[in-house]
Amino acid sequence: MAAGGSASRRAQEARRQERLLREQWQAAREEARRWEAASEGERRIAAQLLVLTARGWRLLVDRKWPGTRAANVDMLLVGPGGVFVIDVKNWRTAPETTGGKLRAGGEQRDPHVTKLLAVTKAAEGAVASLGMSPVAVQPLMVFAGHRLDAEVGRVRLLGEREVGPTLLSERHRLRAESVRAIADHLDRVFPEYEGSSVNPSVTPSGADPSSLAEPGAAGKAAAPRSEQPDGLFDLEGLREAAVDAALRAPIEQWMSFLHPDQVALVRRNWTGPARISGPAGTGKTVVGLHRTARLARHTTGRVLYVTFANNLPRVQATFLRTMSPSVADRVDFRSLHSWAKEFLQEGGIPVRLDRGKALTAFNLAWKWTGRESVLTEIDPDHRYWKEEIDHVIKGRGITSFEEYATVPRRRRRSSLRRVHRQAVWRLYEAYEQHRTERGFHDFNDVLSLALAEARRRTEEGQRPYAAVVVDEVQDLTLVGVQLLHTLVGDAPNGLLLVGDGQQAVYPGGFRLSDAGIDIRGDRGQVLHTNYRNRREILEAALEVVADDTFEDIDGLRTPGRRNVDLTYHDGEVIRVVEPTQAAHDQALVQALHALPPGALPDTAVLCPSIRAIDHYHRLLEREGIPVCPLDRYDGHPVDAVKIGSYLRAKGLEFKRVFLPDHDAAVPQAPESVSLPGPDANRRPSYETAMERSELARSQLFVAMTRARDVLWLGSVRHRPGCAR
Ligand SMILES: Nc1ncnc2c1ncn2[C@@H]1O[C@H](COP(=O)(O)OP(=O)(O)OP(=O)(O)O)[C@@H](O)[C@H]1O
Repeated sequence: MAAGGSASRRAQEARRQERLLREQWQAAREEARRWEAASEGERRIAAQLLVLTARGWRLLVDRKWPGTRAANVDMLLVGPGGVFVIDVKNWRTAPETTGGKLRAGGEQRDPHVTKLLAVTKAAEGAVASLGMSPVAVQPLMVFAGHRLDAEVGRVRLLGEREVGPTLLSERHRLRAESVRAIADHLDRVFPEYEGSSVNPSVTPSGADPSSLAEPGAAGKAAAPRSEQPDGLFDLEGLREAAVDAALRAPIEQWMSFLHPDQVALVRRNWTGPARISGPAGTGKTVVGLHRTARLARHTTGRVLYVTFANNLPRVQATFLRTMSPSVADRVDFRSLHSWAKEFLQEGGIPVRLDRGKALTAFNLAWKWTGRESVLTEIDPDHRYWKEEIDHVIKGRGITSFEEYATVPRRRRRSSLRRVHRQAVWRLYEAYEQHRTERGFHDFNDVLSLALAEARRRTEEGQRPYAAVVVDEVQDLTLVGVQLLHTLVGDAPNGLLLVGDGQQAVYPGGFRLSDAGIDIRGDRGQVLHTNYRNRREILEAALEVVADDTFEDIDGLRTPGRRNVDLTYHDGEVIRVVEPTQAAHDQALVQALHALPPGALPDTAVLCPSIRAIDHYHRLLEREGIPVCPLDRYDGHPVDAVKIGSYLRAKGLEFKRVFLPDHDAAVPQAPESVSLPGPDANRRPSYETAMERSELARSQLFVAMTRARDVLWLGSVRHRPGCAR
């Protein structure tokens, strides 16, 4: 979130920070003066890092590099901004970076980079063995006596003036407990360097036996090349960074700790397409994001991170930027359709996407060929048949009746005889005729066009991405998955599919084998430990889908009540049943008003329909409760209750979730399914009614499992049907 606050608050904070910094800086300079072996430039660097230690950072100095006989690590710095492996350089000549290489005085200095990367790898290993994601570890080279801010590969190069302000303004990734745990662990893994002649707790490396230091600088006695007046050296830069950090609203905390099994998945080399599945809250997305960061860091190409929903990529992009800012610009976070549209436009292929016209075309086709057809025996609701066209016919890229006549209609419960399929086909043809006459596209057309274009470009040898990560893959259509697969083919570490069939919230489906994707051996991984939901909340959610066996994209059927290992207990499920809508809404408002201060950013009100969202949005605004629609949420904290649909909440999580009137959209028995408008007196078949209520239960399950600590379930008693 952007720094905010009034000008006077800013000025006041600036003055406070300045006072504090003066004191911290004086103390740090005193301490750094005692580092006799260091040059003046190195002392100034040390003083800046010591200022950081007064602000929650831990500095480990002159450490032994484990696994080597005598090599050392200059500094390890652990703080809210992450873990930094620091190599301090005291070079006479200014460092330069050209063509991704480090040079100084006309000479190649790449061995220094290689050494720092190697020691960083050791630090990553140590951090990973603790169960934390290695992406939080960053190599940093700091140059005494020089000004600079550059990068060579993943190594950041900073001058002595730049290091303090840069680290101080790093976004916060680690909580205080994490900083402590990591620093303690690194302290053990990288023991004090015995050969050091200096006080290892405060002194930068003065004697590096495996030194790659510039000849002539080894004695550390070189005169400082940029004499600075003692005292308030670069206090200005530090002050600005400190003020900004103090005013910045707390960012959404993102998980840096991973279980060692998850770390293994982040780092694993897969020889072809891979898949990570597992029940809700088991860390699939976290692993997917950490792996994305790692892939971006270790490949030269771009990485595409795709989901079906529009808002999720925005949120995930923010998380990745927080977690691993240096690679963020190498990853494209996109919803599948917006990416496909851009991809076509880049290739000069015109796209005339028009949702409104598509709806009109379908309604006309239904009027001409559907409404009086045999289809109404199965389901009189035209939406069921629109889904059939969208998810089964066009979603699978079917273009001939022969193909449709025999295709397995995955996750559709109604069994269609040939005569029904013929009727569906007539409906499809009428729709397509109208669409092509009017010259517009629907969402499925965009994906089919993009698939054809991707195949064409692949044949020409064009590969725009080194890797593609797909989150919530169960929501995609077959054509969507084929498109993403085409982009990277079966390349090693190319395609990663992340998802959970139990959370499928759209009709229809596909199997990986239909898409020609072969996931074998260790390339199919299942996570089992839920790290999000408190036990009581997960129990309540599983109760809703307990009887709904589901088929995942690998074709396996799984019972609704799955075995999940739980990490948290003591959650709260609050059930509120009121006799009238007004009393129910009043109870919701009271509960929201009763939240403790600061609770709004972690609270969501989720609804099954647009109409319900509008209703509760207005209600909350009337009651003076700040509201942020999920459509606009981008992963930065906002001091408002989030509001949105069950579908928009996919992949997200909140400490408290309120589901007003939660059972109204979930008919208990198929007989109680009622259709809207003129079809109100006509009943769908048992199978399609079952399918509908199953889908509604899946959606409710997704909404319930967004809650970490508190789940509020509101009901109005007079309504027909209720959730389990
Ligand atoms: N090893 C871990 N230790 C502690 N918390 C973890 C761990 N792994 C994941 N988490 C946390 O668990 C929560 C759920 O993770 P995530 O959103 O990645 O799960 P998911 O499987 O993608 O969920 P869903 O399918 O329901 O969207 C997040 O808050 C995440 O930070």
